[in-house]
Amino acid sequence: MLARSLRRAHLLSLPARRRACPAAMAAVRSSSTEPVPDRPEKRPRLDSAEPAMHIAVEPSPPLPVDSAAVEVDSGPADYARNPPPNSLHPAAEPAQPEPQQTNRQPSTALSKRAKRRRVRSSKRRLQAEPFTGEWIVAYEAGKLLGKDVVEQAVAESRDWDPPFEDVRSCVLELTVSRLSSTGDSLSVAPAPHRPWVIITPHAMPGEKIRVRVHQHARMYSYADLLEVIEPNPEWRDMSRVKCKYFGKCGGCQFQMLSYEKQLELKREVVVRAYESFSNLPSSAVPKVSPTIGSPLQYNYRTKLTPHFEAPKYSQGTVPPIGFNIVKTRKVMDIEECPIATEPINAAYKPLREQIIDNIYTYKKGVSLCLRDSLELTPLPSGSPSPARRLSPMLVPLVAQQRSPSPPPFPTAPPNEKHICTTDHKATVRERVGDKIFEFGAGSFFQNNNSILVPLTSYVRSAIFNGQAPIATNASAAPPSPPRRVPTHLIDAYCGSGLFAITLAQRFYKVAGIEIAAESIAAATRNAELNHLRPEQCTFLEGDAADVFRTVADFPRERTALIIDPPRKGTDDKFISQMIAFGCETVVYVSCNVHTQARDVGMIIRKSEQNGVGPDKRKYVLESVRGFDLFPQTAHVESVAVLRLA
Ligand SMILES: C[S@@+](CC[C@H](N)C(=O)[O-])C[C@H]1O[C@@H](n2cnc3c(N)ncnc32)[C@H](O)[C@@H]1O
Repeated sequence: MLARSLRRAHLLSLPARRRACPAAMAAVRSSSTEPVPDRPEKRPRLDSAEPAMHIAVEPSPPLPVDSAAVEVDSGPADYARNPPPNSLHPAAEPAQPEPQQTNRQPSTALSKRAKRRRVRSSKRRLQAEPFTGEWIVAYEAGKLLGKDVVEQAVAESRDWDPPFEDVRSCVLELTVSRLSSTGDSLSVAPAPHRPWVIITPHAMPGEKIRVRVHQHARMYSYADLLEVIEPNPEWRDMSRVKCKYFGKCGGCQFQMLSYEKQLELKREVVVRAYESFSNLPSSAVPKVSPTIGSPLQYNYRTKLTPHFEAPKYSQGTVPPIGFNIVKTRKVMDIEECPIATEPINAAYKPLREQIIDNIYTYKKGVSLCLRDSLELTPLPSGSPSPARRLSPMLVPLVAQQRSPSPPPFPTAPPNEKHICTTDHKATVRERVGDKIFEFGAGSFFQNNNSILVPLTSYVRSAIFNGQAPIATNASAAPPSPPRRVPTHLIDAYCGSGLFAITLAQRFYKVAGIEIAAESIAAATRNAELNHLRPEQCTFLEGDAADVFRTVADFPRERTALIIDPPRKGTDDKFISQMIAFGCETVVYVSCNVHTQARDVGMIIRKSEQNGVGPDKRKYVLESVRGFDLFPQTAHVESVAVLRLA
């Protein structure tokens, strides 16, 4: 009765009610391309009607693979779908019906319903999206078991059959073997179970844990952590945890660890990614440098996207507003997030209250968008001018190249005030060193402002590699700059121009390319805001590979290229064009080190096969290291530097 009257009230007054909460109404599902810790990858839920033997609803996972089997000529995006024959790679399995399982009834004995379920189940298994977190964890589970164990299970058609009697909620005691690159723990099911991996969030290597296994895939199952029976005292210290939702929220994995340990683990992720997915000999991969830490380890996140499902009028209850429960797509109610900035937390509370008051005006689920911004006061005229700042800035740059410690960067004026916007269409402003960026609150911008000066400075130092940049306030490029000093920069996948604009002062010409029109408009405006001459800095909307057609006048031996693609990495078209163009230096920045390792391997092999430029040179991987853009989570940003040898 109550529900019916609420519904009627909603239907009658919907437009007025919508106007009542404009900020929330403006919220949309985020389309960010970076890792979003609070929104785990899509995973089908168990269908409770599903019979036990069809519980394997996960996409076809990768199994341990010979590195040779990963070699691809058809392009990074293609090889997972068209792998070489006989590979144990997940995608090596053609679209075939359910594998024959010795312990199952012959298909003729199956009812129509069961057959339909079986077909549906096998289709679900084939949905593997290579290089997602799910795919990586599956690969690492296979590696933990070992190739022989996996091959035997495949031969016996038992690779999809969990070895537990109660497949829906088996309780086990386990000892954790290691951490996966997604931050989840990997353990092997104890005897008398067949070798099988159990993936449990929030547990640490060496710990004895009690878990409830609940969801199954190929050679591994997911489990909830019920209890840490024997903690790892060297790693775990629960007094470090700052969030009351830690352990249940899917956002953070590492709050119980020291920050040094988090950085160490992220370095290991980079090491493993290059070992497993670059398909390069170890001699071609330099020692991975220590991960650069974030100046802020809490209150750093400048964008938050809490969400909620459509309210169920029949129940008359307010749905939870927050983030997904770990390893599920179920939302839990969350009132604050200690990794988000203070202005975001301050704005989130009243926004939640406003939504709760108006909850029955929402017909669909909503993802909110809270974005930290500098207050949009008019910028002081003439600030910040690269031409005026060029000379003094050259000094710290050269000094920084000699010293590993960060240089003294210009600090923000003391009166700069941070606010939070809840309208995804609003313009927000951020400062990176002496540069100002404005962009749409809903569009992509790196989410940890505190590390952007170290990150962009590192990229700049890597490009110049100890050489002093030319003076770019001249109206023409010097006819012959000393040695091969880079004078031109290409910023591929440039977003709102972060790298292009922070580095532009050091280059005679800069060209950025980006597929999102809104970001290109922001980049063009940002160049203007930072007083870059239009002929010095241009931004083009389009596919990254097209940039090479527009920079025919760039001298190749003096051109540096930055690549910062979305999580899926770059593609064959881009790699072919970049090899044909032949920039002297390439800096590859990525929020998915696994696709980065794959692409870097491919760049190096292609350059060896085809040769770069008239001298048939080839790219070598000079350095690789992580940057911690995402403290308290298992994500890592990776920066790889390639140079022509
Ligand atoms: C990880 S973001 C990097 C943005 C920018 N470098 C930064 O740090 O702010 C990746 C960007 O690539 C863009 N993008 C995705 N696919 C693209 C394509 N095929 N060509 C060009 N840009 C693309 C996305 O819109 C996104 O802005």
